[in-house]
Amino acid sequence: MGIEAWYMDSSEEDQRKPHKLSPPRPVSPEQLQALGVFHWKLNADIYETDPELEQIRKSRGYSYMDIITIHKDKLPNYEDKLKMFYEEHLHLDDEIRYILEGRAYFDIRDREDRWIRIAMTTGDLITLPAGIYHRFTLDETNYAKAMRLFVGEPVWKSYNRPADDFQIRQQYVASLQGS
Ligand SMILES: CSCCC(=O)/C(O)=C/O
Ligand SMILES: [Fe+2]
Repeated sequence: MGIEAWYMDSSEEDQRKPHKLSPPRPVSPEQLQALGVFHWKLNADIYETDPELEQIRKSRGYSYMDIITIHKDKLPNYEDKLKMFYEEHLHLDDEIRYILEGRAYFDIRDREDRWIRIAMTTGDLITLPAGIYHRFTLDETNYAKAMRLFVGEPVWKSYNRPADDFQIRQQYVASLQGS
């Protein structure tokens, strides 16, 4: 099953709203893949023993994992963190997230610098490539529990835009040529 994604409108309204264009402009899984974004749909009810998750982790070297609960009563410095997650940024490594409960949005930039919104619901595992500009927000339900995966020791540092001089950014942009 694919993941739902669409081009965003430019309204300044609440970030938690869907922000679909009218008429909507959906983005296909193939278009996401061309930007380096990959998705799996898993059974989050069995995440602790899921052989499919194990297989993905093994084959891709996702040795590290932890779980983050994004809710005002559970996450220390909730408001500050949400603000930080919604600042446009990049990382030096892939961002790999698996939604175990609840819902959220990842927004990514396409080649022409337009925002694409990716709707993450329970069971969605996504990888965003190192160097892609992106941001994250809860939706109007204000709750998500997510597994964070990483190759080796995690590095959480994010670099807010502009970060165009980073080698990883240049590598990412170069990887889009011809794809
Ligand atoms: C779903 S985990 C919180 C978001 C995050 O870590 C990040 O880097 C968003 O881009
Ligand atoms: Fe990020």
